[in-house]
Amino acid sequence: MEYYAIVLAAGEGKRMNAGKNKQFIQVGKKPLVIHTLNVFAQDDWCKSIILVINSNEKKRMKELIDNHPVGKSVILVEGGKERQDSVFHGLNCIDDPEGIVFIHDGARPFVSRENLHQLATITKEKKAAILAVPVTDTIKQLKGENLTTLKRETLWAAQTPQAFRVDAIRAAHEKAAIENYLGTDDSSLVERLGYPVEIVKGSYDNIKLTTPEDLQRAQAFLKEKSDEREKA
Ligand SMILES: Nc1ccn([C@@H]2O[C@H](COP(=O)(O)OP(=O)(O)OP(=O)(O)O)[C@@H](O)[C@H]2O)c(=O)n1
Ligand SMILES: C[C@](O)(CO)[C@H](O)COP(=O)(O)O
Repeated sequence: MEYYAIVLAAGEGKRMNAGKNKQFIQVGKKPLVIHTLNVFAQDDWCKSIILVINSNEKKRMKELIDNHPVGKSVILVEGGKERQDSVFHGLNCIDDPEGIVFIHDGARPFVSRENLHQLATITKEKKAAILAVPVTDTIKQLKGENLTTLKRETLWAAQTPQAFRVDAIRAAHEKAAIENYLGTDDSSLVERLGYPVEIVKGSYDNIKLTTPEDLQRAQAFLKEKSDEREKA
């Protein structure tokens, strides 16, 4: 089974507060984005990696990849103002309507190969699938002054990758653009088209490095893995 991977790295990392795009932050021994690229570079099912980057970081990103070769060629594409725009720019590089594309946050370096293969297999059959985990907190909804509690059994926290047939996700993005809909993930765009989206249960380790606390967690996670390897 084969898929294209769009890896998004064209954000600013404002919530990380590092004074630079968080993709360049060192996590363990490598910059964040290199960890994420390695996941796809080391998966035989991934036939092409498209990395969406900031226009003013082209040179820096090229140098970074030259200094940390991932073993697969990486196509660099300029991103847009919003995450959704960056995804659309990435999709424009794929001329294979019946192919499968994975859309993934560069800020999620710990996705497992097992989950990637589960996603690809389901998407081949069903057109759209995402990784998600059951919500463990109780979620409150505040509308005006009215606080209510949502039914936790029905709630899932969406992750990436999110996988789609190329023609389906392209149609979803085109409709969203016409209707000025801005979603926080790609699945929401496909849901609006009326296509069913399957959930593949992911892992709580597949965190998105958003805040400095997430970075500390990621450093600890890598250290734990490296200690385990040393013991084995
Ligand atoms: N215009 C944008 C905005 C975000 N992203 C990417 O989408 C992923 C998820 O977004 P987020 O975690 O919000 O990253 P940032 O936008 O960089 O963070 P912040 O919102 O704190 O600035 C990141 O890998 C980010 O680089 C992107 O490619 N293009
Ligand atoms: C796509 C996503 O990672 C799913 O959880 C999330 O919605 C991205 O949100 P962000 O605000 O762009 O980090």
